[in-house]
Amino acid sequence: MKAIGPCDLVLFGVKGDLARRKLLPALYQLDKAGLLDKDSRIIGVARGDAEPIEDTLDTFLKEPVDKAVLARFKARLAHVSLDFSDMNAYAAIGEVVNHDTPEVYYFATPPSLYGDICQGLSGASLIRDNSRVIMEKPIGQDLASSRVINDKVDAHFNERQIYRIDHYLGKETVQNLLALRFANALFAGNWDYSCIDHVQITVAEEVGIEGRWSYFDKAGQMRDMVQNHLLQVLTLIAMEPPVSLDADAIRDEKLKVLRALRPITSANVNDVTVRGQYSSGFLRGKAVPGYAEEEGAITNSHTETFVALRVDIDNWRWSGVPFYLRTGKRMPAKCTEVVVSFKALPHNIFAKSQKQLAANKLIIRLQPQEGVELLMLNKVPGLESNMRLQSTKLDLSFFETFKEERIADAYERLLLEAMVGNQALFVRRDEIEAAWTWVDSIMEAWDQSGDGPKSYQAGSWGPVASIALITRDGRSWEE
Ligand SMILES: NC(=O)C1=CN([C@@H]2O[C@H](COP(=O)(O)OP(=O)(O)OC[C@H]3O[C@@H](n4cnc5c(N)ncnc54)[C@H](OP(=O)(O)O)[C@@H]3O)[C@@H](O)[C@H]2O)C=CC1
Ligand SMILES: O=C1O[C@H](COP(=O)(O)O)[C@@H](O)[C@H](O)[C@H]1O
Repeated sequence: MKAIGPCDLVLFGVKGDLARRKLLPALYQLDKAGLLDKDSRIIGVARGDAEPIEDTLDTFLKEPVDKAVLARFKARLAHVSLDFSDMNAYAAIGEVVNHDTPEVYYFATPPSLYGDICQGLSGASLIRDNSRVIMEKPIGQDLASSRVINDKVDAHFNERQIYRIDHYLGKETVQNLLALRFANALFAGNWDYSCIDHVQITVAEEVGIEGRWSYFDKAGQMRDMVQNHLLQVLTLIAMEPPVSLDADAIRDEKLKVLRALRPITSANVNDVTVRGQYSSGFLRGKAVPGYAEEEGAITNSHTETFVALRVDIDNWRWSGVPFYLRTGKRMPAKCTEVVVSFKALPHNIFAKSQKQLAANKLIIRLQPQEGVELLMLNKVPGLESNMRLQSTKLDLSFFETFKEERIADAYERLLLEAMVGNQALFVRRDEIEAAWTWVDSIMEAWDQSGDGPKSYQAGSWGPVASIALITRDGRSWEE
């Protein structure tokens, strides 16, 4: 990683869940790695006084705090107490920032406040040509509301200054999808309808909604996970080779995939989508409540906590190759993976001993136990005249292979890239809008169908209907 020049990172919502759990620990790690300039500062903005950084790091850092790093880190911190809706109060930020260095504003707040914050900053003359803004997802509830929020931000910052976060793009293994596809000749010629039967993308979470009912019940798993993280992973798997690693070269190709997604409407929604909501159950032997019994819950919520989809991409490369997506909360295990299943060979010369040849599969484990596996058939050693074949695994564990390297958290990478000024790992406005256009159509079809989500027990792999969704096509989910 390259070092960066000095900047002021102004963190709106510094006392919130995301800032405490992810952003402050990530900034500490960047400082520890010597990647923050000695003059860079971190200015937290929130209502009321600052919280002691020691408490936050003790709670959320996944390793003991290093005293020397902590002392250096603390010296960078400043706090401004401010209500974001008070337009006259923003001058207080101007008194703290260093006017000789660029500012990176991080909006770790509900998106409904982004417009106010921009207006406040602008009113206090705190937006300059070299200022940048990082915005959290999900931006809006649908295409129309995302446009309203983006317009408000665009009124003060141009697209080159805007960094829309999708933290999946900062994960090492998600970035590795580019390396896997575009640095290895092995896959370059095989990556299309002629060799691939189908692709599965699973993002299973063990957690429930973690006290975030008021946010989650308005969002649901479709807006919280599919509209952003799953579609971003899908674009990286499906896109054409970009001409370079430049931000727009990559984003142009991702956009083409989003625009080629076959619309899901009332006509096909029941065939290609399943939504579910968890009821009480057991996870790792412990009883857990259902969605309707979570803290802050209202009864009769129709919000989905599970989604399974069959997605078709209407372009040359992926003609006839379905992508099966599923994501849910309170699944039996945390597991994010992509499975690429290759087609059967045209003729089986081993038919005497092996009626059917198991498909080759490329399994890309995004988290946890990050790595890549290739399932292929090999001969079982032995003197029998009929060869026995067995599906065997080439298993590359990142942990084992890159023992010396620490796997950085996604937010470390993304904060660094925003400070450096590289937008490649951030989402452009047209991508967000293409994703919303596709998702809106599904949500509308769900609303029109009058059905609610199907129930599934916490600790299971989702409603039975999600199994039917894929078995109808003669395939099954990877477990
Ligand atoms: N938490 C997570 O895991 C993830 C969050 N995100 C996104 O990150 C953003 C922040 O989420 P999260 O941290 O969970 O939310 P929180 O509600 O925990 O934090 C938001 C912070 O904003 C502050 N705030 C709200 N209104 C005002 C105001 N008028 N003036 C001053 N401060 C205000 C709140 O302060 P107060 O307590 O005083 O109200 C709170 O500290 C959201 O956009 C979310 O979608 C994205 C991915 C994951
Ligand atoms: O953005 C979000 O992501 C998390 C899952 O992230 P991961 O890095 O742990 O896979 C999800 O739990 C949360 O609801 C959502 O807002």
